[in-house]
Amino acid sequence: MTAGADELVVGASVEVEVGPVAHGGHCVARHHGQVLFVRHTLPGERVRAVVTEIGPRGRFLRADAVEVLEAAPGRVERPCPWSGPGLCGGCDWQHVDLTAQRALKRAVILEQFSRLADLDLTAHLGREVEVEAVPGDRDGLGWRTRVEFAVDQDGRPGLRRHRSHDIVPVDTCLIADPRVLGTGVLETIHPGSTAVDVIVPSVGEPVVVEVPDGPVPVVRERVALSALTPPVGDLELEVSARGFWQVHPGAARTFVSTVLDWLAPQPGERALDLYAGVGVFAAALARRVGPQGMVTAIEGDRVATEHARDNLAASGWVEVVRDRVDRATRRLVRAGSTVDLVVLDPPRTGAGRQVCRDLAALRPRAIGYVACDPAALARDVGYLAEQGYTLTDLRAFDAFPMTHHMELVAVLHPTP
Ligand SMILES: C[S@@+](CC[C@H](N)C(=O)[O-])C[C@H]1O[C@@H](n2cnc3c(N)ncnc32)[C@H](O)[C@@H]1O
Repeated sequence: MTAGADELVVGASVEVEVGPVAHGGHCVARHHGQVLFVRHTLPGERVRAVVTEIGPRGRFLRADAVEVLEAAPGRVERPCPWSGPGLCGGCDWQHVDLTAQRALKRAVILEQFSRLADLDLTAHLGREVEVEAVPGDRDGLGWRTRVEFAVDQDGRPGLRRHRSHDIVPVDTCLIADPRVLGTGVLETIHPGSTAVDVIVPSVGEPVVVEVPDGPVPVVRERVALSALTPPVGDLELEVSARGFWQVHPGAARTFVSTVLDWLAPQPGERALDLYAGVGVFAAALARRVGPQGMVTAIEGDRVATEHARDNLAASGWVEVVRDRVDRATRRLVRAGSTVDLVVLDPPRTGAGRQVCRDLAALRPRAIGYVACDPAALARDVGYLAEQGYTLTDLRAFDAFPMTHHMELVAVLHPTP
């Protein structure tokens, strides 16, 4: 179907010049005043795009580039046969070389900070922000230590189409750690399973969990910090096989060591670890502040809290609180508490205005913020700026190569 000049409908095909990258794994194009978010393309390309979805109130359209008329530098052959228009939705940038992928992520970060924190990040930090490879990453493939395969009605394992519940049966996943496929998960699915999770922990053997009925074991993860931060040493933590853990094998130690470097916790200090999961930041902070200090880890999930309690049991100066962060921080402020340091690692939605206000009221000398969404981080940096805290450093990591996702670590200090 070829579209008329004005009304584009789902299935319409148009030729467009592709503009800048936008947050979410697509680029912006315009057609007779309408905004299209086009996947599978690059800024500067000319493509034929097919409309896949009309956004709310028709304010924008989503589209897939199905034919490249003029390619931009950085375009490569997709290494994965399951990636592309209408196929697996797991990766956004398989058609882009790694250096160009990181440049796209950098552009997204700069744009989000400009829009949501009113901050020219380059001018503010006095340097360019680069999106760094996570140490140990080789070619952006084979890094994913946790994969959830869906199972279709015929019992075939696969991955979801973009923005869809449809399942694309696959025979490989190139971003998965090769040990994921080594479990034989794509060949043997038990009848009745709706999904199957494969977890490759850093300690012990890979684990396969059939959803909904398979047992969910506990796995162990080692965070090798000794070479990076000698006073901390390696951490080893238990985590439910389906619980939260950073999926790139180099990620946890990179983020923990970055936070420790910036916060420089001192013996005797009091620290908060918010959205603590199974307590990886709390464990590192506990070793630095020592028994004269105090660490409070706050986590909402029951299972994660139980694991955090086990992981931190040997450090009597750590308290693990199961609660929502907004409620727990409100309580601390009402009690007139103060702390020396805060680490927060919220989910994609970020911390929000009230939590940021309460963090500032606790008067920490530094805040370490670990974020998986540059938009939420930028917004919260804006809220913290209103409360007298300034962004003093930021690093961005390509913890999810081939996808549009990334991880950022930021540090804020009281505004002088
Ligand atoms: C991105 S994970 C970080 C976990 C941990 N810091 C780590 O690095 O392994 C976010 C955690 O926040 C928890 N969480 C989400 N919303 C929460 C809330 N409102 N209050 C408390 N915990 C929350 C989730 O259960 C999850 O464990």
